[in-house]
Amino acid sequence: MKKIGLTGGIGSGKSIICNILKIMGYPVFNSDDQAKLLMTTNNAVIQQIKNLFGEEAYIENTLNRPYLASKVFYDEKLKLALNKIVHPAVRAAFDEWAILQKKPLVFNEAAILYETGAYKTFDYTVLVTAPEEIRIARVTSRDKTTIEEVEQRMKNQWKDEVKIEMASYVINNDDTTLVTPQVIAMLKYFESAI
Ligand SMILES: CC(C)(COP(=O)(O)OP(=O)(O)OC[C@H]1O[C@@H](n2cnc3c(N)ncnc32)[C@H](O)[C@@H]1O)[C@@H](O)C(=O)NCCC(=O)NCCS
Ligand SMILES: Nc1ncnc2c1ncn2[C@@H]1O[C@H](COP(=O)(O)OP(=O)(O)OP(=O)(O)O)[C@@H](O)[C@H]1O
Repeated sequence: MKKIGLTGGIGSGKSIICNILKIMGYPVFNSDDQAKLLMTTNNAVIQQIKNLFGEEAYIENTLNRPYLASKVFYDEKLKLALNKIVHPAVRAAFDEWAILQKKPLVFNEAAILYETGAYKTFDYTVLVTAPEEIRIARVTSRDKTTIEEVEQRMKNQWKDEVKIEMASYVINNDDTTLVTPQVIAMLKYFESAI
């Protein structure tokens, strides 16, 4: 089995590509969803987050996401400390999940992969790209968020130019090229490499 990390900056279209993969029958693990789950269900993770951010990190057992966002995306040290709590637990969950999969290719969707060094633990990586102005427009129309908030998150992620050099395969989701044929070509590429 080959493990493929699928990443891309905020609003690049990772979820859309992963939905296509799922419809085609490929197993996809969503690291972001798993992080959200662990941050409200795993007692060791919850305690470490409270130690780092104080009791305000949770409101009635629900993660205080705006509070955490207002801290981690403006403070590199806090972001790294949060990543250090959450990412190993997410990775352990992925490894347990991957063991149960029967297909030769499995995907792990993650917003950050190169930035954390986690890309080294995958057989291949796929990068979804789109120009920053398109990504900002997508996210501000999808979420209740401001241009400044999206830009702040982008500052916490590497630029596409850097990540392209590190990717095994790049999918361009800039609204001018159809993505499904690119997904099919990507699968062919990896399947022929097995
Ligand atoms: C700080 C938190 C609570 C803010 O929650 P919020 O609901 O506002 O944002 P959400 O989780 O939906 O993330 C939106 C986007 O922000 C970006 N982002 C999230 N976490 C990170 C991070 N650690 N580093 C860089 N960018 C990030 C991604 O592009 C992501 O798609 C949340 O992002 C979080 O828990 N982050 C740490 C866990 C993590 O690293 N998740 C992403 C990959 S596993
Ligand atoms: N090619 C496209 N054409 C039009 N809309 C698109 C396209 N790709 C993505 N979108 C829209 O842009 C938004 C962002 O896409 P998506 O949620 O897949 O990105 P993501 O990389 O998973 O983002 P995030 O990191 O914020 O979770 C969504 O509302 C999606 O429907």
